[in-house]
Amino acid sequence: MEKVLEVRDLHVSFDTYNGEVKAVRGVSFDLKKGETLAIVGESGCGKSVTSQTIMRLIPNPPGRIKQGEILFDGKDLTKLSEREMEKIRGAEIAMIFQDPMTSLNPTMTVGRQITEGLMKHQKMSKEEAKKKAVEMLRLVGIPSPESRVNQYPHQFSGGMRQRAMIAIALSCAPKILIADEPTTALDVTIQAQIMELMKELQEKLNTSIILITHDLGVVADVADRVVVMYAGKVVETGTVEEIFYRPRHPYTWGLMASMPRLDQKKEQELLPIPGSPPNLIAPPKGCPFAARCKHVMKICQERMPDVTNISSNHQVSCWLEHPMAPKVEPPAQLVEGGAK
Ligand SMILES: Nc1ncnc2c1ncn2[C@@H]1O[C@H](COP(=O)(O)OP(=O)(O)OP(=O)(O)O)[C@@H](O)[C@H]1O
Repeated sequence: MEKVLEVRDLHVSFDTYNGEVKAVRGVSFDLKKGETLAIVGESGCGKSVTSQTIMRLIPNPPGRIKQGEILFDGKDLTKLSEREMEKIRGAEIAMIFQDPMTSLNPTMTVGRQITEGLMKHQKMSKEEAKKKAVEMLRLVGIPSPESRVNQYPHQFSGGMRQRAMIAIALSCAPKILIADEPTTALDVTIQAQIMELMKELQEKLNTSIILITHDLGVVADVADRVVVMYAGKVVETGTVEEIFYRPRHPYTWGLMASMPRLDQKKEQELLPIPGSPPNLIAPPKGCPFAARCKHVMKICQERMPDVTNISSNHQVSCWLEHPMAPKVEPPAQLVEGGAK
């Protein structure tokens, strides 16, 4: 599949009073045409800095691209002038954020925020752009788009604002949409609708999406491939199936282990292991995976001192019971008595 973006050995740092913060340390991945690539990893691992660097939104100073290339359409985005970036931002690469109010202009009607982009980037006439704005609002499921187009963002509900932001982002048919936690601030039911909408629009418009999220359920639902980041680095890249069912890196195992459990009650029944550090918790009484679970604990303690706590390791085992889990055995090293 054709690559639309290549990030190569990207290093981004911030100068702070306490010294240099190396937020992104040698990140490489590519994005293929029409795919959804999820970037996952714990808070502070560098997901947002990576995406903002692609858009060249990192405040400089204190931020700096120290090394690396971001190849898009035959150009290295790290080398472009601000003027050249302005032509790409919004038109060819668009971004949506967790809080629409950070990207919607509160002083402009939603319609005008769409028409401005269309007139600037696609050289549409005002009339054409107005028609397209109504069409875009209809496409993202905003009721009565003919009147809503003249309203300001504060007159929209949270879910509608998110839809409006998607409409603005997609109105110029960008090649790439970067979505940074686009649904985190929304109710669960609206979250699902928005993700479904993005997927539908992606199929219609053949946009490639970089999706930054903490929600592994969303990743499983909509992503094609996943980049797992830890402490500013990519630790593993693979298809959803590979990452969820056959993770290779111990950190990915830990992350998968953090998936919400089906049976939250079990969580409450977890007991401290006598003599263990306070954050270590035993598997619940009668857990059919207890033996394997102990082994998982041991492996994880050895390999993932940073992310280990028995509660989440227990979830590795319980995860195998999850409907999304593979109908295969876990890797040999995680099976009782298996190879280490
Ligand atoms: N403007 C800034 N000045 C100094 N440090 C920064 C700045 N922006 C980000 N950082 C640091 O860069 C690192 C990566 O931050 P980033 O926002 O990319 O994390 P993240 O993985 O997106 O986290 P989250 O999931 O919580 O949004 C963090 O250590 C953060 O404190």
